Amino acid sequence: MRIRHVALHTLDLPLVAPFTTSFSTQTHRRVLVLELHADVDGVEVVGWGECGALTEPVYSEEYLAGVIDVTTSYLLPMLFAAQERAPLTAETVAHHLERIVGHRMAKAAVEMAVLDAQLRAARVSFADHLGVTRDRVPSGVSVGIQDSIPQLLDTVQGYLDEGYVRIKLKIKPGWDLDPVRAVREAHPDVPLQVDANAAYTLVDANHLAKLDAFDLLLIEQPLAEDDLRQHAELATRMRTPMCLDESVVSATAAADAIALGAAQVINIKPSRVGGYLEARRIHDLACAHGIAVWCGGMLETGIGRAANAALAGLPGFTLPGDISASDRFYAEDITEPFVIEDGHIAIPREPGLARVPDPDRLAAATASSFQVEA
Ligand SMILES: CSCC[C@@H](NC(=O)CCC(=O)O)C(=O)O
Ligand SMILES: [Mg+2]
Repeated sequence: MRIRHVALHTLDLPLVAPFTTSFSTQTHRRVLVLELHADVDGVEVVGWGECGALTEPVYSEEYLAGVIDVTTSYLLPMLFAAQERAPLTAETVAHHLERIVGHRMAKAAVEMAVLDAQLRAARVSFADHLGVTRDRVPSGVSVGIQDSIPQLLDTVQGYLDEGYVRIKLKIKPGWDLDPVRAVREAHPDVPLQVDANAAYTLVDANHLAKLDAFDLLLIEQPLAEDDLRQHAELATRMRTPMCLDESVVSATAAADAIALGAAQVINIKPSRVGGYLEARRIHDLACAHGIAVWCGGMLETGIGRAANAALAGLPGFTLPGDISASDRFYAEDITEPFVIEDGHIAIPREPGLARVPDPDRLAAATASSFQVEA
């Protein structure tokens, strides 16, 4: 493949409702979308990538403006130079970029666009490329912190009415035992889990252990991203399986977490780990250790949602992921929307791994856009 040019579109998408976690309340999603124009064996093809980084560095250390800068200042120039030496493939992108430390979400978006272009040119779907045989995946939903427990119960009921098969509740100190108890009492049999986004410390261990009373599937990232040993200690203090999100930034980090007993379950987010190829490696590693994985979300548009649905079709993804319908967050997706049907999301089988954005919807959602020439 030879990249010709790459357009960087910053989209500003209003959320259908505020989304509150332990670290922020979002009413909009500003998201970077890459539109990569390449020549693959004489065929002009466009690949799409989406970056999971938030506007502010509050989920992880990456943030939108930083991603744009590192992508235009380093990542793309490095790939343009690499393709002068040998044809570029998705499988070599990480190697070409490894001199740049970190910046995994930025790297993931670039690799995603290259992989999408490569698969489109080969007329292969990402699901077929992965060897996924399932045609749909179960759809879980992430429920933000609400203003009151009655409002939480109404919100949860609404999602259950839409068919979601698993409920994930955001928690934080002061909003944990009571809301979880209320949802469990209202829905004794619903698959239920919580996500703290690193809001607690080991001092809270005895308090968090009270969550064991609610038969949760898992507790996600209760402690800080760097607290692998502390998560292992907390795991000995709770019956609820320990799940990591922010801590698992690579297959190496996943191996350390598993070896330390810090994770009995792993939330795989391709953006967080540097791309879909690394995500596949983490899936394979976890499977080899008997560790369940599920696919997390970063409020993706249909571009990334398509790729996540295909990834979640792999056999080790045995727990419902945060792969909700497009209208969970967006009144109108920039792509053909994903809809929940009988509690599931269909795995796309069109060529490529991204779902192509509608040009008019992309333009309407674009706050700023510029192009980088090879
Ligand atoms: C802005 S919060 C994004 C990170 C969060 N993501 C979700 O809760 C799922 C969001 C989604 O369904 O895309 C997580 O920590 O798992
Ligand atoms: Mg999480």
